[in-house]
Amino acid sequence: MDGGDYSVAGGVEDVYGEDAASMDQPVTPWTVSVASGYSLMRDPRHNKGLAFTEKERDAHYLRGLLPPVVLTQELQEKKLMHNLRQYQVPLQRYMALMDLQERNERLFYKLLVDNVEELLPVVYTPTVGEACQKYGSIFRRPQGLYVSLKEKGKILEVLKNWPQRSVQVIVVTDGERILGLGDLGCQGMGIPVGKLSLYTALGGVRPSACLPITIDVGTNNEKLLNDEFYIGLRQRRATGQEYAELLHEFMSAVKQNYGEKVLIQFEDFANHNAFELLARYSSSHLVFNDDIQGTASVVLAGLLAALRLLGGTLADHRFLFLGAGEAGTGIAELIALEMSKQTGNPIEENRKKIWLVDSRGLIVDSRKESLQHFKKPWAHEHEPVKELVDAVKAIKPTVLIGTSGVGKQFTKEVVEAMAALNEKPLIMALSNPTSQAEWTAEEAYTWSEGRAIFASGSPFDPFEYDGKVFVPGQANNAYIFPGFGLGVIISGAIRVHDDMLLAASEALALQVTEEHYEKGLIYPPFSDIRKISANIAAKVAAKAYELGLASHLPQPKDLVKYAESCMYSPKYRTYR
Ligand SMILES: NC(=O)C1=CN([C@@H]2O[C@H](COP(=O)(O)OP(=O)(O)OC[C@H]3O[C@@H](n4cnc5c(N)ncnc54)[C@H](OP(=O)(O)O)[C@@H]3O)[C@@H](O)[C@H]2O)C=CC1
Ligand SMILES: CC(=O)C(=O)O
Ligand SMILES: [Mg+2]
Repeated sequence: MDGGDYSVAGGVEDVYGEDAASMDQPVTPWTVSVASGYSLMRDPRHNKGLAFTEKERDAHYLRGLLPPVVLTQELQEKKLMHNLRQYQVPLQRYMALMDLQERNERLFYKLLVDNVEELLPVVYTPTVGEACQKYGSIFRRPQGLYVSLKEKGKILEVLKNWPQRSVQVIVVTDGERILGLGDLGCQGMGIPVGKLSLYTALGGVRPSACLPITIDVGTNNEKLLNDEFYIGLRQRRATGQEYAELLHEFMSAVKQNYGEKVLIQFEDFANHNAFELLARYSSSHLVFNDDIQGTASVVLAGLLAALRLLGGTLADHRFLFLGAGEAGTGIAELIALEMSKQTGNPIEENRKKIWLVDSRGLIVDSRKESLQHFKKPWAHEHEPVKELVDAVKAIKPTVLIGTSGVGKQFTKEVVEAMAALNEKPLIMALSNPTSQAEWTAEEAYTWSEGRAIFASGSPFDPFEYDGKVFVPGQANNAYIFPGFGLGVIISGAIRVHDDMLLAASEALALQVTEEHYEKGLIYPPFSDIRKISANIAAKVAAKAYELGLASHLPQPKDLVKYAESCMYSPKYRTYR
């Protein structure tokens, strides 16, 4: 594509010519053959329900299959939002939305795009967590692709059963660490499905390019093993060589089937496999671990934005983490890397400003021998400290970040210790879902007497304290991965590089305005997410070009406009 012409989008593969046509130009609703009549209405990619026009009803053998009325997509949206709001139980909303996705894909995405702040907590954290826990009981139609130990030796055949050929992003889990809810085995499928619906709604990657996959190697969750409605393999988890071989077959099959440029996002693997898989495949595949890298990028963005409130540079601050796993050490490492970029100091020096606490207390040098490899760089010289509150008093952090997966860990005592040390204590509770959050928005503003800068992984409602309404920001990797993935796709990047994560952080931080700061926010609202994602995509793509990792040439002149032009629009198309 010519770098200056944005009337025809071409970055994200446009198999059916939907984007190549302008909005008022008719397109053909392709399946393998032309879909018509009953099968057209039953195909979620093409179904419009009552919005099929008179002309379409004639041309596509729909007469009599629908009642006479013709609705606009806007009216359908209004009706569905009204219906959704009638449900008091979040899981009912989730089920209604999943049914819609299976029935009328464009209408589902139209709802998500137009009502992102209201519906994000339904298709994503916290409700998706409950949905995964009860996935067997609420299961109606399968979504995504299941690869289990039964398919060993046949994974390529399994991939070929997926109906779409033009896959650009895969989100894959093995279900061992679903949010902070632990091992949910095969029922973790709700996570790749939810993440990919955000790739489309928030990042504009077309639905047909998205493939959710769950790898089922068993589960160690006794409750699920004894649950008569459990949908997965009823056996304990495969480990060691058996696990590694299955994963290797999967990674090879993906490359063989979809080529080099399919982005594989690892999601909610337990840390003993997550770090290993990322290290093993990052030089041969286009891989990204959302929990390690996406989370790091979103938190760094929040910190960069917060510096405007806190003062100083990143290197002037001291950081303490509760939780030293994927999220904690991933964030810590990206902060240290950014400090190095800013100061020129070696990364080892910067790491000394960052401390982590795990389930055994502060990570210190005397524990080094027994630490998992990803914790070792954080074992600084200090006497052992068991309790978080004592670690706060000893380390005197300016920033406290919760990545433990355990709720209610930031007690009043901990918060008061932070507030005694800092005029504006920055305290993030990243753990999901809401039940696992280290503290709540109400606790944050009350215990700190309105001084804390608060952000959380799952959403909290605004809270009024002392006459002022504080709007809690959501520090969730959902800000990053959709735009990051779009940037990778539009540039045709062949590998993920840490500098691309830094570029994403910078792009997100730049979207925070004075108006947001005044409300207590260090992230922009999700209602602007498509614009935010386009900016992230542009910066990520620009970095990929700069690093020589981009294969989509020539580089478009205006990458923001180009990213926007590549985004999927959920508006109905007219059928000829
Ligand atoms: N907001 C967001 O965007 C994201 C949020 N998360 C959330 O972060 C949480 C952690 O995820 P992840 O890092 O992948 O999980 P990991 O299992 O990799 O790490 C959890 C860490 O927390 C520590 N820990 C557990 N219990 C305690 C405790 N009582 N006191 C102190 N430390 C404790 C563990 O210690 P030990 O090593 O000793 O076992 C471990 O170091 C989850 O709830 C997840 O939902 C994750 C990614 C993104
Ligand atoms: C948000 C996310 O990726 C997690 O909690 O695992
Ligand atoms: Mg995750």
